[in-house]
Amino acid sequence: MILDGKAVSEKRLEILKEEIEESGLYPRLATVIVGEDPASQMYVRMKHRACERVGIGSVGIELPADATTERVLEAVVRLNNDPDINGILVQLPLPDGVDTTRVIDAVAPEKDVDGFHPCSLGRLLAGTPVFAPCTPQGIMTILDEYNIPIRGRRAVVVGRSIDVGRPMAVLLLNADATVTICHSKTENLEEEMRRADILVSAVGKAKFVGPEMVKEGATVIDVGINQDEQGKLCGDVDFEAVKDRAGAITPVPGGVGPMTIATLMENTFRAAKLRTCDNTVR
Ligand SMILES: Nc1nc(=O)c2c([nH]1)NC[C@@H]1CN(c3ccc(C(=O)N[C@@H](CCC(=O)O)C(=O)O)cc3)C=[N+]21
Repeated sequence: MILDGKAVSEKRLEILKEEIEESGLYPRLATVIVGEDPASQMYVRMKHRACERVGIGSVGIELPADATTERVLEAVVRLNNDPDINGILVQLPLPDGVDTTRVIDAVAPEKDVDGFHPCSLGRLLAGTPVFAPCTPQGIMTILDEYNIPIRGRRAVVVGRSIDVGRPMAVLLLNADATVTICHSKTENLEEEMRRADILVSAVGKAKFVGPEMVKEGATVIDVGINQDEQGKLCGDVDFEAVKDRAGAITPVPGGVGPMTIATLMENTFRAAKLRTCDNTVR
């Protein structure tokens, strides 16, 4: 079975659009992009387009590639203090000269719709999340939409980044999976991966996951954004070789990516609601 992230994201965006309409709120997202990386520009454009579709206002702040950390911080602080802005997204990666940790830490936790602030990650770890990072939260949504059982299942996450691997593992743990996190120093990686009922690959290597790493019938989630030999977008998973062995699998494109954006919209609406009902975030 192919897990159609595009279709699920469309459905969730339609529902969200109605919820926003009924709420009478006008949520607003600010994006901050530093430099002119074409891939980052494309992602940010896609986010603005999604905002427009569901009735979220959006503003884009663009800073030059040589902006200092102080200059980026200044932009973030201005957005923190702007009562018209509910959500702040600083597009990553930032240029080498900018201190990413300081910038992420500067985002007001109640506007942290990306879920990368230590406050958001800490809440997630505590089991009381407010904003979970969009990619792993979107994966939980797609698993839920297709009724893939998680409780008691063995989940293996390959990759331990702040934006995907770590929060993914915690979300699966919070849903009562038995979770293993693998990474570049893991011994017997293939053996670990073969034990997974739910296998999440967030590695960043084309054709990294072959059929020998996948248990028959497993659910395979492909978070990779890579290019194949012809420069075409492809995930971490050798899709053609794995798809018949897997019980369910996400394609790239059309899998995890669209779910990331739909979740960002949901988080931004939540930020707008939190503001009106004075919920605790900190
Ligand atoms: N602060 C921050 N937050 C992010 O959420 C964030 C980020 N920085 N930096 C980069 C990554 C990447 N990311 C994607 C979002 C959508 C697709 C997506 O929708 N992709 C389409 C294909 C688009 C294409 O044609 O290339 C798909 O998979 O079907 C992919 C990747 C968000 N990221």
